[in-house]
Amino acid sequence: MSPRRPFDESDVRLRPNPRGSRPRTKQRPDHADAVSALVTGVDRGRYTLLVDPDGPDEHRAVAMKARELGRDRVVPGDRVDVVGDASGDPGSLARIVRIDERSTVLRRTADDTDPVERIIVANADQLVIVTALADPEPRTRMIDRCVVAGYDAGMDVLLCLTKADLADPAELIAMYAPIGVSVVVTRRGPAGAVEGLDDVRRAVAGRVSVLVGHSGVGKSTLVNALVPDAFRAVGVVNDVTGRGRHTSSSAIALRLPAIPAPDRATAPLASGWVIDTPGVRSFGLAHVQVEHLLAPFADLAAVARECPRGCTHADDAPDCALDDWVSDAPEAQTEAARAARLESFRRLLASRTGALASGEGTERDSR
Ligand SMILES: Nc1nc2c(ncn2[C@@H]2O[C@H](COP(=O)(O)OP(=O)(O)OP(=O)(O)O)[C@@H](O)[C@H]2O)c(=O)[nH]1
Ligand SMILES: [Zn+2]
Repeated sequence: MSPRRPFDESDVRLRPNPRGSRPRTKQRPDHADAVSALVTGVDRGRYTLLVDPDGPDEHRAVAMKARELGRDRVVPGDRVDVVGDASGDPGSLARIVRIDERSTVLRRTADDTDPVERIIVANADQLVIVTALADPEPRTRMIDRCVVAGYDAGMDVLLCLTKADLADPAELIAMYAPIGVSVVVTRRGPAGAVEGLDDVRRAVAGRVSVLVGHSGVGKSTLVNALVPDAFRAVGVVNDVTGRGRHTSSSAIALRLPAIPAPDRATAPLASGWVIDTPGVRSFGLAHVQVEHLLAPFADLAAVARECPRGCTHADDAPDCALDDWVSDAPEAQTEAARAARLESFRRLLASRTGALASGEGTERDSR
């Protein structure tokens, strides 16, 4: 039932675009001398790149967008082709001439200042929703909306519950585990260190994970623990505190350290990436298609094939086959389980609507 599957090297690049449209690679002048790179950050029209990622010539460089890309956005996680001076030497500036086709895109919500749902991260395969169990209180409506955004984008969803030293995670685990969301829990231990990190490390190993979470939930604490020295490595350190923290409001991709193989004799396991999204608190759901939401619920998706054409599968949908599936259950116990499952799905379905009225749809985004 869970959309999770094992990761392999080709996964991120070769997975078909779940949105089934918008191939991003357009016919462009042939740049035979182009090199490939991964976009790790964007700041005021300057793109930080990892050229030849995982290859023999891997190094950092800075680039601008070539004029020929026009208004196409380039975002962290994008695989791009660059020409010009991609040496990364001080003062060098390469040019991004092509954006590879994206396996997934995550969009932030539209808001009053910008009515467009802009892409903020590309090619991530897992959305990590960081939520504190207390201080601040968890908001399940917000979590639901993030789950919807992740599923719609074709990503697996991991819920990371922090501050379990302050409140019991049982209720939230019970709420999200049945809808295919993996859950990990962290807490502050008696000595002050964060506990539970090994579970988080395993859950993000070898994958490209986008981290989202409201201010104060402990996301920075988590990122700093997962990627020691991450912010120093990308050159963003708070001058005053010296702590790793970046103030830019756009997303930034950080490479995870490789984790040793369980037997410690073979090569370390694939490291993976986490993409932090400071200031992004809500996602554009206006474009979400019901089929994308239904897909992670394989049992429901099979039943829904019997629905009338154009069925919304919502509470008030006439003749929705999902309602029959519940009432036709052979036993009371099965009926209760099916009802709970349908209710979870409909809860997600409903969370798409009323987004802007809820007041949750504000966040900042730098171009
Ligand atoms: N009790 C408890 N406190 C924690 C835990 N994790 C983080 N904190 C504290 O929660 C506060 C917020 O943590 P941050 O990591 O700064 O949170 P953030 O989500 O990055 O929020 P911003 O820094 O505002 O973006 C800090 O005071 C942390 O020390 C935890 O597991 N338990
Ligand atoms: Zn239906």
